[in-house]
Amino acid sequence: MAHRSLLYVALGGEARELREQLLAGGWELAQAADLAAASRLQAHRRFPVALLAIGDSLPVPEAAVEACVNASNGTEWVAVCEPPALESPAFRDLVLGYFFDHAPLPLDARELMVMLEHASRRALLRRRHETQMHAADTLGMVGQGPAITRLRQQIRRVAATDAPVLIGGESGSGKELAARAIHQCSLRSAGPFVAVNCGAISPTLIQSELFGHERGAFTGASSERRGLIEAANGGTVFLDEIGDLPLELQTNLLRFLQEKTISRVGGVRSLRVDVRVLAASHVDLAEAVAVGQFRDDLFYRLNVLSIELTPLRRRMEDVPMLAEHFFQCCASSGKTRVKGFSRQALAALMAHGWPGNVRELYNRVQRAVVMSEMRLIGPADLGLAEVESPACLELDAARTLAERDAICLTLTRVGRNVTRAARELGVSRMTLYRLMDKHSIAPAAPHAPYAGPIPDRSRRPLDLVV
Ligand SMILES: Nc1ncnc2c1ncn2[C@@H]1O[C@H](COP(=O)(O)OP(=O)(O)OP(=O)(O)O)[C@@H](O)[C@H]1O
Repeated sequence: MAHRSLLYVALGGEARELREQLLAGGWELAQAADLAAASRLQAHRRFPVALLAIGDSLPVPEAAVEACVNASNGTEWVAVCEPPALESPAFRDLVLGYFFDHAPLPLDARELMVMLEHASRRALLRRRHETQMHAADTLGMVGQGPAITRLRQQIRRVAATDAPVLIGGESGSGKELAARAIHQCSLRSAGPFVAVNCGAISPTLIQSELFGHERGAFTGASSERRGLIEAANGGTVFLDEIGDLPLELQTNLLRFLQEKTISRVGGVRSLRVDVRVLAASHVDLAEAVAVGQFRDDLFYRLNVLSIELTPLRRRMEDVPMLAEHFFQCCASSGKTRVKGFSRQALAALMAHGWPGNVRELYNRVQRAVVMSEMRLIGPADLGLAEVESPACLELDAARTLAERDAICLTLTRVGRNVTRAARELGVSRMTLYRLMDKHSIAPAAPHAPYAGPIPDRSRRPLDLVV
């Protein structure tokens, strides 16, 4: 039987029979003896479902129940209680306002299982919804600074058209992520997204990889094969490192862009394909045109719309948020005792020049999560030198760091109780939630759900995502 986790809080006497029913029903219990213990458990873990069992031997501590339920994050609460508990108007009010469902004790096992199953399904739906809404807002791109905000606007604008887009930017700065976001926001999102690293395919193979081949077209072509452009029919093809495309193939690509048809290698038929082309290059294509390495007519055709990714060193305000995001991704995908970054680590991240851009940041954080022997990641775990003081930070970055630090420290001090943290920080709960979202701080770190980074294709020439 599948194990699902459940926070189980029994007040007013241990309901042994209930516990046995839950275990027999395949629930993995995190049991709290009282509401304070339940809050502590919630600070470290996000439970989809929580069950509050109330015996008849005590008055219901309504305020404490409300605080505990309030401190949970996306948890569906279910109450089971002796009938007298529901005589209290205050408790009834709580159940109506905060609980997914309730039932009087004693309860037969089947009814309990059905109730928890429904709660679990709703929690799952809520989580999926939250993740999707977050991804839709941010286009799956982490960052809050002016550069990434402008990038999101540009992506939405170009996604509304069907013209080719040339995406520029240094290696690892997020060109493929931007291409995926354009596809996802476009009317083609239900179609395939096919990413091709032109620089990683040998010149002898690239023509048949892109355009396909007919049977017998060359030695070893024992059957006909669709190319990657055909595979993207109805969707988008992303041609990464297009500057590496041999001149002869540039001609074929230009023909495809002009006529919307392709011919397989060894074939005579023209095949009509409906594919949007996005292209990226980390070399300056205008320069490549000037030295005769890239066809000017293809360049102008591809460069109808263009987007330029800002290198990470020029948008340092996003570094803490990206680092936290990657930390959450790495920490939730394996067992780790590491809880976050030390102040020195954050200062070292802010002092680094990031020649490998966001990819380098991801790699350093991934390594640190594995290597760190402390609860907080230090500069050495990231492979970075310790910096004397963060005084060299630009003002914006320093403000971002200070704001984030204050929130993290307060949340830790108050056992991640958002209501108390908001009070101590002198802001409303809504503002605190907004700031936590801005800094990617999970209410119950470190298990918040985040979509992981896109797979690194640097060593794989082809990537077909349908
Ligand atoms: N804003 C961002 N938010 C989250 N992850 C990001 C962001 N930008 C880049 N990444 C991650 O950084 C890594 C590198 O990004 P990507 O592959 O898109 O870069 P690229 O510019 O296409 O690199 P290359 O030029 O080497 O092909 C990926 O794992 C990607 O998911």
